[in-house]
Amino acid sequence: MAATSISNLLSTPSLKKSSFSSSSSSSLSWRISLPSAFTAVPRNTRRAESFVVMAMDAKPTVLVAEKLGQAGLELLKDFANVDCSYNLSQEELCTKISLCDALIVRSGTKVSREVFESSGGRLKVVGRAGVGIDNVDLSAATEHGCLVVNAPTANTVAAAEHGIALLTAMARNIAQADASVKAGKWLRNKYVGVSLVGKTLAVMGFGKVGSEVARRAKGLGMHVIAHDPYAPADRARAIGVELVSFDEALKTADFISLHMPLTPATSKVLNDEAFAKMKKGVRIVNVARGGVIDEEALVRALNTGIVAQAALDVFTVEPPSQDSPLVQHENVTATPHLGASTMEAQEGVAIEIAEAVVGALKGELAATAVNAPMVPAEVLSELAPYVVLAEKLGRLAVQLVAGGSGVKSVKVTYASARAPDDLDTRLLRAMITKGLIEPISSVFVNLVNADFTAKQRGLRITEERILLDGSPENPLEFVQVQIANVESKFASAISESGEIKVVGMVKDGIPHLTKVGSFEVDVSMEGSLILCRQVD
Ligand SMILES: NC(=O)C1=CN([C@@H]2O[C@H](COP(=O)(O)OP(=O)(O)OC[C@H]3O[C@@H](n4cnc5c(N)ncnc54)[C@H](O)[C@@H]3O)[C@@H](O)[C@H]2O)C=CC1
Ligand SMILES: O=C(O)C(=O)COP(=O)(O)O
Repeated sequence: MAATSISNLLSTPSLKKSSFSSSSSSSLSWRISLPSAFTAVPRNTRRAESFVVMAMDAKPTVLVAEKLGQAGLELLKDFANVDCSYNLSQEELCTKISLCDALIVRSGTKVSREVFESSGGRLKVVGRAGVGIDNVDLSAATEHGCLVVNAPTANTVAAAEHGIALLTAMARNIAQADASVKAGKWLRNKYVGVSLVGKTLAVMGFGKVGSEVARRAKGLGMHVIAHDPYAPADRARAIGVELVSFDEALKTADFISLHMPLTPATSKVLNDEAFAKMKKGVRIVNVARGGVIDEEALVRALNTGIVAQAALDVFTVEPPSQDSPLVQHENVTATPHLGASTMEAQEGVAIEIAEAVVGALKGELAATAVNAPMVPAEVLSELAPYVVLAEKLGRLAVQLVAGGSGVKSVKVTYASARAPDDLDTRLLRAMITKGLIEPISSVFVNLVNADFTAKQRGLRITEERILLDGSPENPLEFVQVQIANVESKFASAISESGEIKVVGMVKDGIPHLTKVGSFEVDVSMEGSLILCRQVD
């Protein structure tokens, strides 16, 4: 798991210690608070309460809301208080969540906006012990600065194997024949199946699961095509799979296997219009999400024989109602969302998610973050001192602002000898945003919600690069933060072009302030700082 510890990137209010302070100002001197990377004030009662909870009990609390493998639970218990409470109603979840720093779920728990709102800012991370994150309200998570991580790899093979199991079982009527034998019947003519060899399988969604299904289906002698607008052609070529358009896939397939995520774009992609384009007698497997199929349209297509059979592991509403015409259809084979349910996959998923959640609670950036930029560990560690500098420059700049015109437009300039695509500035921008917003508002800002919060406050942050000559040994030479159209409490901070301007650089791993307005300075940005103008 690639993760590096730069704790303030993901800090949320309940882990913060108090340190921000403002003091009276004059036009000549102004005391600036430059908190360390870990500090800021709990600013409202709710946050103050959660701060107290953390202070009394340093161990974070993780709520595990669905069954998780033992190895994952052990990992969590080494670091946190673990509350395993299954089958909670939404109301119970909302009540419990205000006492939890992390929540771990599978596909059976809806992590709605209400859950984030009920957490009172304490919830720092939601871990999805699996792939699909359609049961988590990602916008709400982001707005609340709550990191969402998933476990994207450990159940790939299990899901692919279940897809193949459904494909073969469907083609040979295994489930129906088994039920009839158990009912005392011996219907050898009724359950004549169809062969797979030489048939065309269309894999819809050629990601991790889709490509493993394709690989296995080729081993069964099938001709495999795939539709995925975002899949790299060389990956398909390497497996011997042809990438085709959506319509082409529908038109030519004898079997269709669904492996795309449920998103607004994939919701009900198999609808009446799509079924009308399919070969009569097509067979469909779905181990992705029920919502990618219009289930009423599928029943119609089964009744008219366009679709000969369907094998479904997932449903729009889970569990589906007992009298669902889809589940009860004689040509449908159904399993209760078992794609990821092998001993091996569940153990792997539990470890993968426990590591990601513990890492996030320690302030690390997990490689499996779903709603925050994923930055490689080596880049993170190289940028670490610049991340601290960025936040401090933002804090300094905004504390110099006076007057009623507000902070609306901020320009950040990065001077570097690195090629533009060799310097990831997302972390720096997020930390400058944190520095700019936290001292003047009651919201907390972290890497997850920085862009959202800036946008919501109407703060426009533009970035500019100055490409320097010379050896690109350090990622950055200097960073400049410029606030436009404002007056300053410290008149000397206004540059010749009329903006508040502060510049900083990293020297021997320590952030330094090197320019205020048009004045060159060289001050280590540690502890408190008093700016005063002096006639020498
Ligand atoms: N039944 C079960 O227990 C399990 C179900 N799943 C489901 O399977 C899905 C796929 O899982 P992975 O392969 O691990 O994810 P993945 O992210 O590796 O692959 C998804 C693929 O779908 C493609 N895609 C996105 N929009 C598409 C569209 N409109 N048309 C065609 N392709 C599109 C993406 O480009 C990507 O290549 C998950 O999102 C999850 O919902 C995954 C594991 C277990
Ligand atoms: O990983 C996924 O997307 C799955 O659908 C598996 O769901 P589950 O964790 O078994 O509820």
